[in-house]
Amino acid sequence: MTPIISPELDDYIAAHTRPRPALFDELREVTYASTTSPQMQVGRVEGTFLKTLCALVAARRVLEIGTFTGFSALCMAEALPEDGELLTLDRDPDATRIARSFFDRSPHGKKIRILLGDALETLRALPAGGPFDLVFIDADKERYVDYYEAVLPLLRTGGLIVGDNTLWSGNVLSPKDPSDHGICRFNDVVNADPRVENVLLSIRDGMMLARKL
Ligand SMILES: C[S@@+](CC[C@H](N)C(=O)[O-])C[C@H]1O[C@@H](n2cnc3c(N)ncnc32)[C@H](O)[C@@H]1O
Repeated sequence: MTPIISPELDDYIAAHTRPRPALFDELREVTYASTTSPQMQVGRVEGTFLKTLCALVAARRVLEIGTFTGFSALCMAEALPEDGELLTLDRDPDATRIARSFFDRSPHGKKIRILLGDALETLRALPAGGPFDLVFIDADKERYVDYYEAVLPLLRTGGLIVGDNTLWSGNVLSPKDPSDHGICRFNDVVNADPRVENVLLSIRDGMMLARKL
């Protein structure tokens, strides 16, 4: 991932963001030691921002598409009440095994349920429950619009959809491959959608926030 801002400013931002508990350093180390694309992990600044967003919308139910090794899920779970619930979807049994092992060591892990399988299929068969307060989309970029359309009806009014990697290392300016086009399509669809109010933020690799009206 090409940094959007200078490494020096990135360090400054990290130094002025509340540190994560030590368990997250370990999760980072394990992810870098045992997966082939560890940079997929959101990292501690974005993770802390996601936690803040969950707190701001007083989230009780959160849906995540793209668990990987669980960093973002565990950050968001911290903001949920004791009886809150976070459903997280992924098709990778190895990455989610790591995620589960860290959830089991956190006081917030019991709020998290991993649903293993193709995310669109899982979405179509989601167990009944109340509407979601926040949905974090962070899986295959080609299908962001499909995920968006599938989750918007499941979101409460005033709830947030957060799309990750929405600057896609700057590739949105000259899209070439299917992932580039998937992100561009997502940004265009959200930006033209009268059902939401949106803002595209240059945090890390870009975050699109869409609040349901
Ligand atoms: C960018 S990573 C998620 C990072 C995670 N949010 C974190 O902070 O650690 C994307 C994840 O989406 C999953 N994924 C990609 N396509 C998928 C699909 N069609 N169905 C389910 N999961 C998928 C991958 O297995 C991968 O673990």
